[in-house]
Amino acid sequence: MISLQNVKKIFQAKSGVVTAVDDVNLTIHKGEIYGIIGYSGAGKSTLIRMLNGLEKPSSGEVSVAGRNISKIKGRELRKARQEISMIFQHFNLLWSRTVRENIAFPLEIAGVNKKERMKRVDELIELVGLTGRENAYPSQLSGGQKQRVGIARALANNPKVLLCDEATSALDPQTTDSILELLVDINKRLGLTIVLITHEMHVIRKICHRVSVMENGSVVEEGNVLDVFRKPKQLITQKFVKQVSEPEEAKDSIEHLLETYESGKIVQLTFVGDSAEQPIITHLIKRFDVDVNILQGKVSYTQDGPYGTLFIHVDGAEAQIDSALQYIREQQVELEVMTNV
Ligand SMILES: Nc1ncnc2c1ncn2[C@@H]1O[C@H](COP(=O)(O)OP(=O)(O)OP(=O)(O)O)[C@@H](O)[C@H]1O
Repeated sequence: MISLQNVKKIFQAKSGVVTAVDDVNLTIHKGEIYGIIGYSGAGKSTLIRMLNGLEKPSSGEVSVAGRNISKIKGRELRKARQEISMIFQHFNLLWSRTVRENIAFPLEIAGVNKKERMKRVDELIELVGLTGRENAYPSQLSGGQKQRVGIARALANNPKVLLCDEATSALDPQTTDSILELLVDINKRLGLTIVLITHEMHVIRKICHRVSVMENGSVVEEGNVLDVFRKPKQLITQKFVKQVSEPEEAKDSIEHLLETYESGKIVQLTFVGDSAEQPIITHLIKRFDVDVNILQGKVSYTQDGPYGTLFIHVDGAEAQIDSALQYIREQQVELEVMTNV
């Protein structure tokens, strides 16, 4: 559905030449929710803007839904943009128009007649859960409702691709989750391909099938979300994964626990997919002569299954502890011994 080949974007800034996107190669499949994560300045916005022709690559090719976006112009580009719509962090709504009028706007531009327009707007209002708010103005809506209008407007002309530019960054965590759920729902119902950029791993974890990590204009890591969570290779990816996998207070309390326990071992277990749902701790206690103390844990859910970390303290005779840890490793659970105490 989307392919980027050797895509580079160079800006001539006052301070000199900036390579915002540096030789990026990507393939995004039809019906996929694809995430691009990176810190501010990594090149995400520039990359996503090249997907709908708002920026032209300095070199390389961008192809979306069978069209070479980097080459087309004028009417052809405008037509392509109807198939590649976008939602934004600050919603970009028309403040003097009601919900209904905002959603109708792209249909007016596309020349859809009034009767069909009204019918389509009604469908969209229902799809995004705004029934009852049709005649409100954006200033009368909550952040989440404003983004729902943004989504309805973006879907008006039945696009093939929806681009999301930090679409939940201005929302509180609960509203973020409800918008992410709406995006998953739309992806499933309409088979829409969704590409999103974000600096929050929570967003990737919650809805994406695959992810690219960007740093200094380059894609430094790519893969299925669950695989990236299981074995993040780059330091930057490890930092992003920690945002969602480790309990926030983990570091402090592990230091405290290391002082508390005078024997045994503290280990961090990382469960991915099916292994997150097995009663490994129960098996451990039954099979080995060890005491197991659960210290902290957190399970998160991705589109491809659960992912979790658990800190435990295992105590007993050394040989028993070693056998128990060996058993855990054999269950396809990643294991890291925090220290020997
Ligand atoms: N029009 C422009 N002219 C000059 N430099 C630019 C332009 N647009 C982006 N850049 C530079 O390109 C680099 C990548 O910017 P970009 O906005 O794509 O990153 P980002 O990952 O989206 O970060 P943010 O989330 O802060 O927007 C930055 O160094 C930025 O200053």
